[in-house]
Amino acid sequence: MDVAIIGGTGYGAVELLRFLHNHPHVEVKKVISHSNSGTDLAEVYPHVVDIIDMEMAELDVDTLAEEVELVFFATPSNVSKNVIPALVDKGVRCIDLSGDFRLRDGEKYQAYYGEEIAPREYIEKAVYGLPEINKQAIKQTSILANPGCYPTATTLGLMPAFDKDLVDRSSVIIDAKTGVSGAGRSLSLNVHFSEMNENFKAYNIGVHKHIPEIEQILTDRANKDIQVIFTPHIVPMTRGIMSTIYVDMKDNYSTKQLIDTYQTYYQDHPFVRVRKEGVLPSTREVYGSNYCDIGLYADERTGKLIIVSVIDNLVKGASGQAIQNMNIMYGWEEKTGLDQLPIYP
Ligand SMILES: NC(=O)C1=CN([C@@H]2O[C@H](COP(=O)(O)OP(=O)(O)OC[C@H]3O[C@@H](n4cnc5c(N)ncnc54)[C@H](OP(=O)(O)O)[C@@H]3O)[C@@H](O)[C@H]2O)C=CC1
Ligand SMILES: CC(=O)N[C@@H](CCC(=O)OP(=O)(O)O)C(=O)O
Repeated sequence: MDVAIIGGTGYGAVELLRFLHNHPHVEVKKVISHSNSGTDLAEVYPHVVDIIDMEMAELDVDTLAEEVELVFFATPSNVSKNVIPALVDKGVRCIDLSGDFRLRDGEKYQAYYGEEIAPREYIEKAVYGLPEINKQAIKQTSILANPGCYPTATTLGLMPAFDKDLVDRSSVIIDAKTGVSGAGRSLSLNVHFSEMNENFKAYNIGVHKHIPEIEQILTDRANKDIQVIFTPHIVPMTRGIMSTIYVDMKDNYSTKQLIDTYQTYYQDHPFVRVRKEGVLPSTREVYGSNYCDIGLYADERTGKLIIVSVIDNLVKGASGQAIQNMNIMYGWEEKTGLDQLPIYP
């Protein structure tokens, strides 16, 4: 199947290329770049030289619709909402790594993304692509809203406890940390080496755009309005997210009981690994892979469940999950092209 990637010089795009290179059913026919059309991909990314020989192109919706069946958007927010409707009308399926089609509430989109939401009929067509909870709907969709990185790590960590009614759903506190590649490739003072090296900072408390996304997923699952406290931090590493979640348990469960429940819940989901008692995951253990690893500790003293959930932000948090979703959309085995060990050390 022929596919295209838009946002060619960004990290999401180049990570898509890395995985799609080994995908048996897909050929990347076109890479679109608004800043570098006409430039060879290998000039921007020398690590692909003599492997991917491709000149990046300008976006032309009509040509694209004739050339490919599926388009990945690895663009900043407020870009895909202006292009996806035209592609979908021409019969092209789209997977959007940005947040444009994730929220259903137009007011919240305006508040957190600073612009009007995509047209309602396209928002209604879109499916939120977290395969571990939404596989059936993903199969059919023409607009796949790939989840944000923090919402992926966080909701996978919380879902079994929520669905099995083991916790007080109004008591969720999320303390999350990300590596700097989460901010993308464009330059900013915030992620400048000397600002970030040997530093660790909290940011966007109360205003991060993943707050409404996490709350939307949890509200859907709980069938009642859920609010969370979410504090993101940036740490001096390239890849990785760790979401540490604190929530009140409804009863005095043991760590072992909770681990058993989580392992059963995720037994048919190849990319979620629940650790055994006493073993907590680290970001290095999922580096470069599509795994989400979860560790649990039931603090019987305070009645809190502490969940540690890690992913690679560029893989399960973005491009890997996008390919997992594509595999489901086309009826291919979920792990196709993604079945590799994390890079260690
Ligand atoms: N990095 C991460 O860990 C994650 C990223 N995401 C989301 O995925 C998307 C891509 O992220 P990422 O690759 O990291 O970001 P980058 O900033 O690295 O890349 C985005 C690319 O989009 C293109 N672009 C920039 N501005 C515009 C514009 N106005 N119109 C069209 N294209 C534009 C540029 O490529 P070019 O000039 O070549 O077109 C740019 O390199 C974002 O929405 C991001 O929030 C989601 C989860 C995790
Ligand atoms: C370090 C850093 O800035 N990380 C980004 C990661 C979020 C991201 O990529 O968000 P979307 O997938 O929702 O677009 C942030 O906190 O905004």
